[in-house]
Amino acid sequence: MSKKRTLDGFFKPIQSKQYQPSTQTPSDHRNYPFPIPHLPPALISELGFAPTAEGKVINDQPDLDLLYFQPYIPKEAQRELFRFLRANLPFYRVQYTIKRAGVDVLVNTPRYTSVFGIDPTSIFSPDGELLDAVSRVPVPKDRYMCRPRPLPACLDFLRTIVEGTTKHTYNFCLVNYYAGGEDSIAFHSDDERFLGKDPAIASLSLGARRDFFMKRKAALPGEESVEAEPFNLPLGSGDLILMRGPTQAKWLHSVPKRKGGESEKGRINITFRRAMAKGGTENYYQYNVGTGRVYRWNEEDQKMVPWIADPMSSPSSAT
Ligand SMILES: O=C(O)CCC(=O)C(=O)O
Ligand SMILES: [Fe+2]
Repeated sequence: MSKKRTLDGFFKPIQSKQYQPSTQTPSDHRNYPFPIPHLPPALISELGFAPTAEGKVINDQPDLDLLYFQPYIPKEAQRELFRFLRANLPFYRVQYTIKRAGVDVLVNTPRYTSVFGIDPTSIFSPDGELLDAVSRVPVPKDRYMCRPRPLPACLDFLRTIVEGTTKHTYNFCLVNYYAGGEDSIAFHSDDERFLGKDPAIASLSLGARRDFFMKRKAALPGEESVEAEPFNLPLGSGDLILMRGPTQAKWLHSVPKRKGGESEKGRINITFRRAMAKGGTENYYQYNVGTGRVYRWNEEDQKMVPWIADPMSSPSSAT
């Protein structure tokens, strides 16, 4: 039998030569606006009990394959984890332009977003420098237009437990914060080419319960239309849903706007994904970090406020 080297194996980084977020000191990196602390030890031990229950397979409709943990995060940890992540992660309110009928239209992303991770063509060195995954030399300045950054320890820990449960591996962590019922995500599928065929996407919800609608994509011209019922999974704090198999290719999902009620308490959604190519890095940073200002949760005002760098603290030399 010939020893076939898969593309994945080729890019597989050598564990010991890579950036490992410290669990002792706050995670820091030149592309973080501020250091991000690690989860408190008590919370880490509570999270050790995840998943709280067995996942329920939802595959009773054509090309739908979900694994639903309701909840995944133990009750005692849900609130603290939500508050910790809301308080300690940098968020963005991304604007971008799209062409509609030949005209540039400005789009305001209707929620706070953030992203961490890198595609497998590059790795972070132990001190946070971006290296080519194969040659191990620093990547040319023009490889990325964006400024990639590694997962901080708090998100890397969640990635590890979610990987253990879902049996898939992830190299990106996207974070959404829905501050209230006006914040939303429109119907879409996460089916970009850089994710490869039938990507597995693990989605963890914390905070306010929000409706998560799913509906089958319309048949393409020439394609036979398939009967499928749209449905709603009202995702509560601590719930984990794994979308896998043909789900992204054939179904759309959304979190619609809502009036008042629980939505106003805020909701965090974290998705873990595996991008296979450089285009994934570019796309994720463009749409989840962008070029605008940074926001950080203000406990006193109970809202996200533009973050202003402390002029007394020199630019972080640690990575
Ligand atoms: O907030 C959610 O539950 C869904 C988020 C989502 O679909 C996405 O980030 O692609
Ligand atoms: Fe999505």
